[in-house]
Amino acid sequence: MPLLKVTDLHVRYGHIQGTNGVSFEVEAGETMALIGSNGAGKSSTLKAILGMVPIAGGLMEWEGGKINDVKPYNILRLGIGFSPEGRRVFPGLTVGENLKIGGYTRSTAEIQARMEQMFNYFPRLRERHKQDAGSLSGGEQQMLAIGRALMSYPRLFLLDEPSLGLAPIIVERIGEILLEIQATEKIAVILAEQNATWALGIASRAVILELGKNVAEGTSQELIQSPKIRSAYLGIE
Ligand SMILES: Nc1ncnc2c1ncn2[C@@H]1O[C@H](COP(=O)(O)OP(=O)(O)OP(=O)(O)O)[C@@H](O)[C@H]1O
Repeated sequence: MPLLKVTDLHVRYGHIQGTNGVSFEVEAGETMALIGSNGAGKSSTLKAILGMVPIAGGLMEWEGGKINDVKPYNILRLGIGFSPEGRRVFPGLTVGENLKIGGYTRSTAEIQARMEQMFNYFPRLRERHKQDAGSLSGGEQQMLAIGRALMSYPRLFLLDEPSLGLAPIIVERIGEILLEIQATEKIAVILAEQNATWALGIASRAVILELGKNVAEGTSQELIQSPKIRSAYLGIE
């Protein structure tokens, strides 16, 4: 049984369609990329899973049980963590305080242990743990947003557009850290990204969305080798 199964998901904002039939499954421990350009429906899909937008149709299942109507705070308790597009760290709080907030469902000892793990993944955050999050660079804020989401020990991590607006060298570094996290922890990840080349280098499988629905899916290897995908998404002829 997959950890998460999404079937024919429809999200509507009044007359505007956020998604128009998205379907996929995520197995425990696997990283899946959700690839699409601006407005393809990536964020709407993640927000629907999190219970942050009402859904107009479709089915979402967590370990076989329907979660369509589960509220966001209970989604977190199921073991789903989220790092939103645009990072959204708490700018007036320190790095350490931001991380602590991410672990609020956990005991003090668990928070301490997890923070130490986050500092091992992100040594820059250790150096800056007393610094206001608002004074961090964009890349450091992205690292903090990832660390904050992982503080709750999620089994599934939803990561929305981590590469957005960051210099290529920082994006590369974040990719290395994601691969390290993947190798260390048994955590499933949905990586929503416009940067298809980068996302396919991290995820083992991907679903490509256009106008709110699936247009292609496969292993990253298959997608990288497909001439259609190469010219449309990877800019390779
Ligand atoms: N709160 C909202 N109110 C109205 N329309 C919305 C809202 N949020 C998203 N939309 C619309 O839903 C569609 C899908 O948007 P969504 O943000 O899910 O796409 P995306 O793939 O995440 O794109 P991006 O990378 O630009 O965030 C778009 O047409 C968008 O304008």
